[in-house]
Amino acid sequence: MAEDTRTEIPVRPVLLAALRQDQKQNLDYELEELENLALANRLEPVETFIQALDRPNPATYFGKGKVEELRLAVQTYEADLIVTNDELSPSQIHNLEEATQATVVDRTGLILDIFAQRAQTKVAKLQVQLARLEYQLPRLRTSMSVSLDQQTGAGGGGFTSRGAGETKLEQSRRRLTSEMVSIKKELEALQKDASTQGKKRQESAIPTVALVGYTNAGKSTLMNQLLTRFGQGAGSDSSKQVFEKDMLFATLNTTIRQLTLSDKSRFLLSDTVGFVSKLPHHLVAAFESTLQEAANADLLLQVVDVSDEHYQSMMKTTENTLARLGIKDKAMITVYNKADKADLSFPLVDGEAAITISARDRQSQDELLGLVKKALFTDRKEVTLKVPFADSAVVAHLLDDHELLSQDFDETGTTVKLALSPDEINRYQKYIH
Ligand SMILES: Nc1nc2c(ncn2[C@@H]2O[C@H](COP(=O)(O)OP(=O)(O)OP(=O)(O)O)[C@@H](O)[C@H]2O)c(=O)[nH]1
Ligand SMILES: [Mg+2]
Repeated sequence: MAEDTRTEIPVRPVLLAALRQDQKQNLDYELEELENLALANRLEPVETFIQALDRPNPATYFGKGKVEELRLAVQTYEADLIVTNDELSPSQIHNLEEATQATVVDRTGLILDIFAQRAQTKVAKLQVQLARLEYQLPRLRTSMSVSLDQQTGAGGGGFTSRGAGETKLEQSRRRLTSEMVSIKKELEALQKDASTQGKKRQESAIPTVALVGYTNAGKSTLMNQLLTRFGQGAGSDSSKQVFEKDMLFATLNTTIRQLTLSDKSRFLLSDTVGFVSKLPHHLVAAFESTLQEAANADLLLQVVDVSDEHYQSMMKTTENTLARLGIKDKAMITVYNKADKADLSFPLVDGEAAITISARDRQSQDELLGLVKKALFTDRKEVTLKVPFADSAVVAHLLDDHELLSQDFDETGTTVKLALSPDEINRYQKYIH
């Protein structure tokens, strides 16, 4: 398989090609996304070809006329790469490559390449490699079939070590499969540690909030802003910040941090990989454990870049991706971000589950946190507890993460007013007045 040679070349002209199969399809959005994916791979789209066809041509995906146009454009632009909007079958890729004399890559291939470049942590690297191998496995035929035909034509290669009837293709398949098995093992071992941490967190009963949404929406920016103000060692330690940048898939690994608000209420906030439409299913599968943070969260914050004209399609993409991950019926606040860029007024709260903000605006952050608190701690009730001095440790413990609403003493003990959850009310029943 060709390694990442493509990514080392700074800018390379490419042709984009798409089929319009359905009038309802938002092809504009899909093509803008494809263009961004290409740019993120340092490819420069020079022309886009669209063909309206009810169903793809079984042999070459595009119809004859469009294939000819592509062939000519390959020569005109001296482009040797065609990026297709959808996944083609291995034989379609092969035939189209033959007809146009260019390499054909699809959207999935682009996404996998970007992920491969961005992966930093060991887990992310292994996850991406696994997804790439799974993607390559059924496509081996494309590059192998040529040499395979030549081989049989020449009466076989003559490798005596080769098993009876085992072709080069089968050997490659076997190599990929065994590599996949060993990556899976390594990942399982690494993730065992992570899941014990997850369990610990669940036991600690601190509610969790997960940032989700389309790539580049501003999830990491929001996380950093909140960390600076409410993270552990807030304002001092910039090394705890997560990576934010104006590019696709800046974040691949999941980061979880605890926030402690001024009223002492606490929750864990997680930032994770962003979504894109048609996120390759291999990638979703490979990142499933990373994305579990969202599945386990008590509350989702869907961050939306409201300054992008396609923001509604992006929201749909996020919803579809969550559904694919089996995440549904979860409490969610929609955070329309980048209002400054969109020239909308902010902060603007719309009910209990929607807010328009600008991530770096303090007032926006406060309003958003107000909604988060309402969603997380809505079932808390104000109660008065009378705790004898002998049990004063209980009060100290409660004051760790509860705001003291009022306090009084007499000769028998302390009387405190706090807002407690139904669970806590149960637990501390004997002190409740
Ligand atoms: N104008 C403006 N830009 C913002 C705002 N929030 C984030 N950005 C910018 O948007 C870009 C992407 O921000 P990130 O926080 O990295 O986005 P993300 O959602 O974490 O992206 P992925 O990790 O790729 O999923 C950065 O250049 C940010 O500076 C905002 O409220 N207003
Ligand atoms: Mg990010």
